[in-house]
Amino acid sequence: MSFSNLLQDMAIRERRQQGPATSSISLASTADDRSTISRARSYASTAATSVSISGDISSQLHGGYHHPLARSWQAERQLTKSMLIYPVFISDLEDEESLIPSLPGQYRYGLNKFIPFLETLVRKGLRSVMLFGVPMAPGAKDALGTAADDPKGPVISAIRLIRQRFPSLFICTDVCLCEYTNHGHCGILRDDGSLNNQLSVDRISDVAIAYAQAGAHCVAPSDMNDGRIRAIKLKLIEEGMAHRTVLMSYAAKFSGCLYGPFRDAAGSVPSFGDRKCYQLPPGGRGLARRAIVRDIGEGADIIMVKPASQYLDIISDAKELGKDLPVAAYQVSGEFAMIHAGAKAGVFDLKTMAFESTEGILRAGATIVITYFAPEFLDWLDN
Ligand SMILES: NCC(=O)CCC(=O)O
Ligand SMILES: [Zn+2]
Ligand SMILES: [Zn+2]
Repeated sequence: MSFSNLLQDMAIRERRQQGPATSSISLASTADDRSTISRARSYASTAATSVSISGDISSQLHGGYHHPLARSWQAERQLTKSMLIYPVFISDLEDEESLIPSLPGQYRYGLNKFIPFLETLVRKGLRSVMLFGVPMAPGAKDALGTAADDPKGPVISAIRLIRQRFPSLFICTDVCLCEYTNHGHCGILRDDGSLNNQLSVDRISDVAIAYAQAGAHCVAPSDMNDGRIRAIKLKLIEEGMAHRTVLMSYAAKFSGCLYGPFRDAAGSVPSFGDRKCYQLPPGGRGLARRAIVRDIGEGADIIMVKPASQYLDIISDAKELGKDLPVAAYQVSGEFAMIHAGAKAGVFDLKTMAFESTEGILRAGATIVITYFAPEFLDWLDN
């Protein structure tokens, strides 16, 4: 019997108040054993006491988080301004400034209005935006989503202007066709209304290249067509832009009812059917894991999970599967609207809930948060 086993054994007996562990002595046959036992016996009363104290020691947790600073130390990671990406809606009408009713406090901006708005945020420490183009001019949409990479269209014009005016701002571009197609789906359709994957991937990778060429730092395809990450990566390499362009994959984008306000904002409600055959089914954890592994293999630089709070297990899966990649989480329009609605109904305080939801997202494994709360967080993080 080893010294530590013996000690443990004796301590247990002592605690049971069965007196000294005499029976162990009978196990000792050599002189060595006997000396071990005598050392053990003299230590036994101390050991027994320390076992009973250690029960009390481990029950004391409050001391570790009594002070606000000590509380902050309990988090593996804390929200900082550089983790935030702010999604913004850019209209093709230059002077547009219209409140999006279902997305509290968010506007569709034409470039003339957007730049002054952005200036305030950059001054407060905003580091990154995600651009969504909103073609509002009549006749702007067609079956191929031609407006998506129109050199005079909202996204490409915004990229050029932002690069000029705010050179330190990191520009992400959502790459999809749904805002630009007259049918509102995320690609090019076959006659039967299903997505033609190959044509869609060709078209979407062209759009990504056009955004990167205009100066976007990051292209983020959200269309969910199979093989688009590989196609975009190959074209970026071919065009000599792979070394300076982050490829962020909406790897695990789930279909569901949380995108409603976004579709109001971007005018991208499908004119028929839904997106259930290309976005992931909400229960499909295994499918999400396969999509994450696939997109890492196809050359994604960042994995995104979307929506965020309803899919924390997927964020944690993404962190596990893509140990060496940053994980981004998109707190989508429906999550944002829900938090606002809850606060308005007096269920909770808006700021407290905004932080709590974000803390959950970070705890699950994300280090990048795409959120409509970004402007508020810039203020809140200063206080
Ligand atoms: N590609 C972006 C979306 O599909 C929706 C995001 C949102 O609901 O905020
Ligand atoms: Zn889309
Ligand atoms: Zn989308």
